[in-house]
Amino acid sequence: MSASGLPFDDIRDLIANLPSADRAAIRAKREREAQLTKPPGSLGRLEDLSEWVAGWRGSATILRPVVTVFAGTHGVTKQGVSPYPSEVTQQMVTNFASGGAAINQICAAYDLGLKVFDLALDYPTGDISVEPAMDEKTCAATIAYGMEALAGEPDLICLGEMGIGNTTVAAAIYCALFGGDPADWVGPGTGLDDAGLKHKAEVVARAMETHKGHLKDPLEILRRVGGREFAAMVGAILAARTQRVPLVIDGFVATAAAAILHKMEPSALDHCLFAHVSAEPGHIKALSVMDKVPLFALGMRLGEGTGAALAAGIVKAACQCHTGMATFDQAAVSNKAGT
Ligand SMILES: O=C(O)c1ccc[n+]([C@@H]2O[C@H](COP(=O)([O-])O)[C@@H](O)[C@H]2O)c1
Ligand SMILES: Cc1cc2nc[nH]c2cc1C
Repeated sequence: MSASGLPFDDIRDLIANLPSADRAAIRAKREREAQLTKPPGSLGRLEDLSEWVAGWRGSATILRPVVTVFAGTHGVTKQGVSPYPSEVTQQMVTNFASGGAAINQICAAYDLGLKVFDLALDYPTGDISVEPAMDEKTCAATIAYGMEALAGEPDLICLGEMGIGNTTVAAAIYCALFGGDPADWVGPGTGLDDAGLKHKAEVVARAMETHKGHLKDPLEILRRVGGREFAAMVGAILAARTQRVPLVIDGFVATAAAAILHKMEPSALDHCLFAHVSAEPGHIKALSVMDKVPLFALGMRLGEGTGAALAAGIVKAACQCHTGMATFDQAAVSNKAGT
């Protein structure tokens, strides 16, 4: 803890002292890229991806990619904001452990490790429409716990989550951070109908009213209208940065955790890639407010880190191209027309 004894101060200190990408590694990567057997720039955004990995890792090599899924339960589910009961969160964590979820199959397809962190699932956070989700100590401790995502020294992290009710919480975070009407930020989540959507917007509006006057500081927003998986994802993003590990953000929900850091210091997300734009309507809006361009849009809205894991497959292929391709000299391929 810092000298003042306030746990959030440690997080602020960390954000004030983040490392930058390695310029020399990026220069070396560009020099090799120019010699590979293809027209310059012809691998499009794949070339940006391998450069992004090289900038944080020193070379465009990925040996230990891991998907981390943070699961939390939410008091706001009492308000009837999800078509599914809160118990589904624990049930899906059990499903992850036995290999039956979508994320297990994507990890298998791309040879990605999977780690699931359940965050006190028997103790839902406070109902954000009437009270803070967490006290400061719990919030700071959960941020610290999220830093465990770095255990095992992964060299690429995909950030995902599971938590019935958490699209309401994500909408509240966006509304508090970026303003606008609650209706701009809520969406069907796991499948609400129009009446459910209207009610969800009212619940988010109530949360804004309950916490008004306390929504200037992003960490206070996280504590009041966030949830445990959001706090843990903030910790994972920060720990990845301090250890220079590139990190891929999943959908609408994971992006809300990233948005907390973006509001504090936009460059805090320089090591992050936004995998996809989710079908949840507020996601495209959040990405454009932060000026982030996602890799793809496949109409996915599952969470679990599935979009991020798919993106990791693309990142792996981009790095393999960079490290495995022959140069013009090696392959005796003419580098320019007529030579
Ligand atoms: O992140 C997304 O893009 C996303 C969009 C819709 C639903 N989800 C997932 O659905 C769950 C939350 O939905 P809900 O309707 O219970 O708020 C949670 O487990 C999320 O992972 C996730
Ligand atoms: C079954 C189910 C699986 C999920 N995975 C992520 N969010 C989910 C929500 C539900 C309801």
